[in-house]
Amino acid sequence: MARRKIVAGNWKMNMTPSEAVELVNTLKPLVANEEVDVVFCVPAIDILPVVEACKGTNIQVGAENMYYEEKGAYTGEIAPGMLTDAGVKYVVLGHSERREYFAETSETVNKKMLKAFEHGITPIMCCGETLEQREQGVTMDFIRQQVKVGFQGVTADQAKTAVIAYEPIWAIGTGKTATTEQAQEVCAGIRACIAEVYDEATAEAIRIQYGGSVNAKTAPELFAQNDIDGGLVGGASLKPEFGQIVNYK
Ligand SMILES: O=C(CO)COP(=O)(O)O
Repeated sequence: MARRKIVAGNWKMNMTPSEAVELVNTLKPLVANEEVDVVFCVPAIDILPVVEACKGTNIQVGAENMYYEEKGAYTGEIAPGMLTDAGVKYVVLGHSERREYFAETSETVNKKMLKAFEHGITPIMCCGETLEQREQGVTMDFIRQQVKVGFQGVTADQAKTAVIAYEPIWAIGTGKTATTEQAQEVCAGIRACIAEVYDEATAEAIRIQYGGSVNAKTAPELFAQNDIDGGLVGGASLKPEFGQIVNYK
């Protein structure tokens, strides 16, 4: 069975709550495509107003991060139960910006993955190499490691529902999209890694997105690749252009 495409916006640290509602109202009619899963991953403070503004639409709301404990003395963190109670269905985990600026490791990402599944939140687990790693020819080794550690202890049934976002770090926010061939090659490699860790059925079911300077021009060709099941979109998710990306066909 063909995998359903999933196009998610990652707003990053943009949009105040009132701006967020305005943006949702602008994008709502533009992303009304029932054939694609549409997700807005938004800053924590925007979650409640965005969930409210998305009621009755095809848009699902995601968080950009989450902590792996249930509750307690973790000042500044957000618990999985808080997200589900607010109406969150997805969570971005292990984005390269969190790995780089907030010391996230594949081990902490793994703890968050397990917690997300426990709470019925679908993780969008990010992975991707630096330019240096690509030039050294270690891209796939590095990504396989990120995936293997990230999925430790995750069951095959859980993994089937997960989303992996392949985001080459050198393509994020740089306007430098990976070529379709580069993106397809790594996404296929990630699927092969899932088949090795689990089985063919899990590899066939799991959805793998490409992220990194996706725009209305590059989306159609990228999303048409065998192993690319949609995109994780940064900058362009804050603009009406996101509607064209969702309606890439
Ligand atoms: O990091 C990204 C999405 O998570 C990609 O961001 P850009 O689309 O702005 O390059």
